Amino acid sequence: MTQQNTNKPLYLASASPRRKELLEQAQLHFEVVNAPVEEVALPHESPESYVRRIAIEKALSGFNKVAGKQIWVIGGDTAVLIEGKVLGKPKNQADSYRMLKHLSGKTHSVLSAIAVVFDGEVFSAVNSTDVDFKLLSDEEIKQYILSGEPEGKAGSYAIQGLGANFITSIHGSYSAVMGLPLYELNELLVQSGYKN
Ligand SMILES: Cc1cn([C@H]2C[C@H](O)[C@@H](COP(=O)(O)OP(=O)(O)OP(=O)(O)O)O2)c(=O)[nH]c1=O
Repeated sequence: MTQQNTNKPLYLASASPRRKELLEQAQLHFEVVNAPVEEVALPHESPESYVRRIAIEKALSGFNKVAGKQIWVIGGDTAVLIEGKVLGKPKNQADSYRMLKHLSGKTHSVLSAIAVVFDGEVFSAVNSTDVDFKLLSDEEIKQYILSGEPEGKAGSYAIQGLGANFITSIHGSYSAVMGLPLYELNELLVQSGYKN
């Protein structure tokens, strides 16, 4: 059986309440470190490479901020991919409207990257999960935006909230869509020596 090493120093480099909640679900003992990074894609960077790089940068930024020895730091990044276009967090309500209109009645992928840094060494993984959306009326989109939920969420929706009303099915990982792929995280914690 896999043993959890609760005495080892573990940090989550994230301001996302969803990532904190998911780590708590995994019964990990950790501290949060706030170490934001600039989230801008490089020219010709694939969506997968982009989310992986940002997750790694977040973990490294947290690692440098804590500046400790023998510590594990987790970073994550989540983006929505539809018809070759990457949707991040909305800038405003008009942006949310555009995103939800684009997702309506279609299948998109959620790319969720996870990185673990242990003493400067980087371990990373990317989960891709397909999400099917029902056709949304303008009224539904407007009401949803008024709920405030789209704010701060990649693609302007939350699977863990009212956004679940729009999802007919998912093919992959629920935790990854919500912001942190727990299966992959567990694997990386074993690979990096946090867990046996
Ligand atoms: C698709 C989807 C995304 N999200 C959220 C998870 C992430 O918080 C956010 C994507 O933005 P991210 O840039 O990945 O993360 P963040 O800025 O919120 O937090 P940090 O960089 O400090 O770790 O979207 C949901 O909560 N539910 C969903 O269904």
